[in-house]
Amino acid sequence: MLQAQRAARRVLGRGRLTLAGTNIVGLEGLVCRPYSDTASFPYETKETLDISVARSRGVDVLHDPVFNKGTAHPLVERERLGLRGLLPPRVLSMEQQKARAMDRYWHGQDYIDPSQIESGGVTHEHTRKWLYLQELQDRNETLFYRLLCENFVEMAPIIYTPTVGWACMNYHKLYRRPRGMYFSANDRGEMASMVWNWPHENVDAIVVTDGSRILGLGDLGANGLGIPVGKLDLYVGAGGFNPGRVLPCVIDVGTNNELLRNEPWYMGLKQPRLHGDSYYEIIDEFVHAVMGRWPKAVLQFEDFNIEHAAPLLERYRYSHCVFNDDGTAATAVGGLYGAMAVAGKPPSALADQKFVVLGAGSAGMGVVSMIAQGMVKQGLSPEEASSRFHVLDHHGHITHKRPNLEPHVRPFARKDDSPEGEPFLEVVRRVKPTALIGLAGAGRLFTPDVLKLMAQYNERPIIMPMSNPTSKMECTHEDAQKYCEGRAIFASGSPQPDVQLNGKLCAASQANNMYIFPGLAMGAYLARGNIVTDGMLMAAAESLADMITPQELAAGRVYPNMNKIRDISLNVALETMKAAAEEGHLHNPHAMRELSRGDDHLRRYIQKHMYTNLTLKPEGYFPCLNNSS
Ligand SMILES: NC(=O)C1=CN([C@@H]2O[C@H](COP(=O)(O)OP(=O)(O)OC[C@H]3O[C@@H](n4cnc5c(N)ncnc54)[C@H](O)[C@@H]3O)[C@@H](O)[C@H]2O)C=CC1
Ligand SMILES: CC(=O)C(=O)O
Ligand SMILES: [Mg+2]
Repeated sequence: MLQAQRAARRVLGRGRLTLAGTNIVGLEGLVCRPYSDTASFPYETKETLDISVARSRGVDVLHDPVFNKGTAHPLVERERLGLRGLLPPRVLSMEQQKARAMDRYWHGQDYIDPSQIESGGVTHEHTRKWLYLQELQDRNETLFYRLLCENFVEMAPIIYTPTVGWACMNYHKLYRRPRGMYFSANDRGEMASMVWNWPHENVDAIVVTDGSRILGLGDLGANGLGIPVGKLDLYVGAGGFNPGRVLPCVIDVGTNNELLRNEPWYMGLKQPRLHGDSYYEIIDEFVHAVMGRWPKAVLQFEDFNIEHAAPLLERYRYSHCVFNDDGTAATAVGGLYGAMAVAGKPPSALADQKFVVLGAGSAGMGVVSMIAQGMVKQGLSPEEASSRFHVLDHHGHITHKRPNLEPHVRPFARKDDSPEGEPFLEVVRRVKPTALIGLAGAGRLFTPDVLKLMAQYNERPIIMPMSNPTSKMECTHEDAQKYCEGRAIFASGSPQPDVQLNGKLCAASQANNMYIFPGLAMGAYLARGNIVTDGMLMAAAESLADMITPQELAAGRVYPNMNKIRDISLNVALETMKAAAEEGHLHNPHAMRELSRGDDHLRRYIQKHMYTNLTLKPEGYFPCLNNSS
């Protein structure tokens, strides 16, 4: 130990060293070589104990190639250097790192299963671009976000669905450098201090997943972090959040994905998922920790399995500024108003529609209940509105005869004599819906037979396969138009190309919550009301259709062109804040004053707070916001 002290003294110089006895574990800044505090390094002799003292802490250590050991930093060192939460939970040995590096050395990207790439609607071109953008983001965020803002339509499918789905499936193999924060079941009791390891003082938006339902790809455990990372890139590019003030997080409570648990380089906890009280204790601790440090931040729960998605929203929605995937409903409703306009009908025609919805999960039931709210706004009673829906899950048609119905599904379980568990095709044949919505995440369930029936019953059938990524969508645009004779009004969760059919151009739209979430989050954040209400979501939804141009409508597009995403998000934020004001949740005095002068003033106020990376100023970029804090 004396050797260690002497070596440390040499590096730090006199007067800077604070050693407590011989406890080098407690010495802040000390990075031990070899890789573990106890392991033996082949070249080490008794005479040359190889230790170094890092003058930096936290991310600075991870970004310094001399001191960085990546996933091999042992737990004591993570603690000492303020790295806890900044690295994936599983500590890899140098042997494991070596094997991983050699594999990469010999094979490059070739180890990634090509069938996985093609089946997901993701090509090698997509993955190459994802890798490049990731590398760029790691070294120059200003340039990365400038490119993203200026090429949003081109790059959104790379940083987000569908390519991000492939990236999450392979996150443990693609891993180069950490981004965001990892909280795990092993961090119980530590989270409130861990959050202080995040290097940025201000955080305005947090997106968190527990990795349990990543897109339609199921349980991807700690690999799920790729989704909050991608989502927050949209928050910045589309919604104008400052990249230095967003925080992607994963809460690793284990994974039930055995394939992943058996992967040698999987970086999450190799244990089955926690459930019940132990699960909620961890989420509670996380929420209190992040909200304790950043009380004004918006917190979005992303891609939680149905078992926890609805209960978690219910748990926090009245005390914190939170929303989750069921906010996708606003996108669906906005698109349906667009569909009414494309069909030459007024918004009130929403109340005349009949829906068959595949998927009774968090997103599906959110969508159903918000469309029903929209119908009530158009004059139907709640009972009439709920009678317009036929909802199916993997057991088939859901009726009141179904035992153990979840509370959020119950209002939409059929109360008539519809057969319980009836298959999808039979339901469509019997009900003759005007619109199909797919949120099952189970692949091509809108079969040619189903699509042909829709064409038979409707002049303009509304076909919305909203599941992600492309491999899990209920049908492709090409099939929808082919089997609906080019008459489908089409919008899908992941991007689809326009289709030429018999010389006619059939337009595809993308029904994805990226149209709503960045603007909604910005509006909710600036409102400072500490809440996201159904009214705010509905206002956001209604603002979408207003932005579609007559040309876009004539082409059959149910959403405004994504190349206007900043303007769209600005409008969504504006309407969100106005709705907050109406409900008494606009607490930001500056925004209140601007709104009292008129919509244009509030619009300018929001615009002023949106990040444009013309100057590099990560902290304090929003001077007005700091004044209003
Ligand atoms: N376009 C968008 O913006 C969004 C799309 N989604 C997509 O929606 C899908 C579902 O998400 P969640 O509702 O959160 O998942 P979830 O796991 O909560 O629900 C899935 C539902 O689909 C049902 N289901 C599964 N297989 C089925 C089958 N063969 N037939 C009928 N129903 C079946 C399940 O029973 C369950 O009710 C995912 O693919 C996700 O990517 C989710 C949020 C936003
Ligand atoms: C888009 C999205 O949030 C999802 O597929 O889960
Ligand atoms: Mg999602």
